[in-house]
Amino acid sequence: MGAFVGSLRPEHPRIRALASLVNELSLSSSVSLEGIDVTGITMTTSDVREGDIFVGLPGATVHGARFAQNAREAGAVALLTDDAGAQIAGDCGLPVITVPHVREAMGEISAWVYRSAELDATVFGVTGTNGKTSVVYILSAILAQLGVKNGLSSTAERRIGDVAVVSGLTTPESTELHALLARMEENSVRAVCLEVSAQALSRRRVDGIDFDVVGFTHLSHDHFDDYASYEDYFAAKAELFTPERASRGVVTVDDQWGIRLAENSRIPVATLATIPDSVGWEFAQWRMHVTQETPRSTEFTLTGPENRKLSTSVPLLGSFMASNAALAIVMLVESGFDLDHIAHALSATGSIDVVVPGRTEIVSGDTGPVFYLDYGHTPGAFASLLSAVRHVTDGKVVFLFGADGDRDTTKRHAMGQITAEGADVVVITDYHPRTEDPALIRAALIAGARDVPGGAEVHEVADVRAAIATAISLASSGDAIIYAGPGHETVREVAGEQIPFNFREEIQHALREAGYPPRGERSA
Ligand SMILES: CC(=O)N[C@H]1[C@@H](OP(=O)(O)OP(=O)(O)OC[C@H]2O[C@@H](n3ccc(=O)[nH]c3=O)[C@H](O)[C@@H]2O)O[C@H](CO)[C@@H](O)[C@@H]1O[C@H](C)C(=O)N[C@@H](C)C(=O)N[C@H](CCC(=O)O)C(=O)O
Ligand SMILES: Nc1ncnc2c1ncn2[C@@H]1O[C@H](COP(=O)(O)OP(=O)(O)OP(=O)(O)O)[C@@H](O)[C@H]1O
Repeated sequence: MGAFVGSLRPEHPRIRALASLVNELSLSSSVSLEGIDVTGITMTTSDVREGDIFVGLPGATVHGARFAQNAREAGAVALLTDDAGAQIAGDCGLPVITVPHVREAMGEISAWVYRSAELDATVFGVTGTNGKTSVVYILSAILAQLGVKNGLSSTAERRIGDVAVVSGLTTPESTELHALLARMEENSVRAVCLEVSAQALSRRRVDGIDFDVVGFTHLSHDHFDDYASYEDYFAAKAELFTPERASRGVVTVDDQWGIRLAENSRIPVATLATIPDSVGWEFAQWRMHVTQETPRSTEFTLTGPENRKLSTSVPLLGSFMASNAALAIVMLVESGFDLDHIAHALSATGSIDVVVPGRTEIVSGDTGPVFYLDYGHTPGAFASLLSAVRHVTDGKVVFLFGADGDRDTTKRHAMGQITAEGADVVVITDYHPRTEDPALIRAALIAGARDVPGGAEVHEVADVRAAIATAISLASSGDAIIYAGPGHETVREVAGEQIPFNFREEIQHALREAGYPPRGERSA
């Protein structure tokens, strides 16, 4: 079944008495709540269903309580808000439950509404600058190979079996997340794999969830629009590794941040090193060696305590994907799966059967340059991607990219610089300018690229379609093209508009036009 945009809620929501919520959580309400039944909770008017609590949240642009009346008309039975929200909502016709801080209360209340404490599945959470989506998909794939029914929530989609919805945020707001967990419980899911962003921790989106095992990939430059420093960004992620949120953790200790996290964690953690001779190599309990890299797969051996070993491969390019796979395997071991049992499950195909949409995905077919579509949008992701592609490419490497508007502007110079250092040809184009002037975004990237003496040849092509065609025209058989940024995306955000733009299909079209049938198609 194809994915649609929206949220996944329980199909048969269980009724709860609103008066019990107020009693059990010691909340205060404007009127008696006797006789009012609740079946859901949401913070967005477009998502309101009959029987919902509507959460009026003070947002960055507007106070949600302003929409209380619309929510009532759509079927909401109560308003949860703060004092300011109660004033704004005025005579909205809904009983009002007030709390001092809406975000601080919303997770626990959502968990109560959807009875999340009764969830009988193992809950995995993954954080880190890059690799979260990939680890979540790999976890989900291995669990399926182990015969364990599971569900996932990632930047790309929320999925339970064949049912999927396209994600808005990487980590949903708590109202949506607890509804998703309830739907998973309804579907007898035995394991849940959740991507947890730093913003989700800072904004209390995962409150009310007891993670069984959490994993950390690494930390590098991103989101400096949200966090004042690396310290703040690290602190936000480290919060996942506390007893209030999780029982056990697995930390990749390839960088100093991982080592710090492992050393200071207040929950038991297993450590994993995936880069030989890196800072954590000697210190780690688990080590991963890459044994072979090809454009389509990476083979590796994972060695754990008592010299226990597992060798397998992941059908994705790059040693960092093997690191992600190793993290997923150690997380499974920490949750109670035996390493030999995992090895046996993977031995049927000799590989982890995973497809991660738009992460080092090869779109090209058997002729012409190899065209990789990727979601990398940080200097760190660009560096690992370039190194991985260089490793398996005899010819030249063409790197096509743009940068987000209205997001961390401080990383643009480094993005340009790293591509000019690592690629032979760089094509800079537009991406999601949002409210920014796209020419200025390109200029910042170009400035970074031009700062590299003797660096790559740089082309500026504003129009995305033209830029894809230019990148293809600059490469031939034996060469590689990396398009970093869009990954699985199917829209562009330009000046407040969401413009449909299926990047994968655009690339396929351009390859066809150049006489290179894309993957899955044959030459005429
Ligand atoms: C900074 C931030 O977290 N913003 C989130 C926040 O938006 P906001 O505070 O601006 O909300 P607002 O527009 O003022 O509206 C306030 C309230 O009124 C409600 N409302 C508003 C209008 C209306 O007609 N009806 C209605 O109900 C809104 O649903 C909201 O509850 O609440 C919105 C609803 O949940 C989120 O979509 C929005 O995320 C924005 C899109 C965002 O970009 N967030 C980023 C920073 C983020 O969280 N990113 C991370 C990391 C990604 C990564 O891994 O790289 C993520 O987890 O996605
Ligand atoms: N372990 C890793 N180390 C460095 N780079 C990585 C790693 N894993 C993935 N990447 C790069 O980062 C990109 C994004 O990967 P992925 O979507 O798995 O990360 P993410 O943390 O989920 O990011 P987002 O939350 O923005 O989706 C990949 O396309 C790849 O270029």
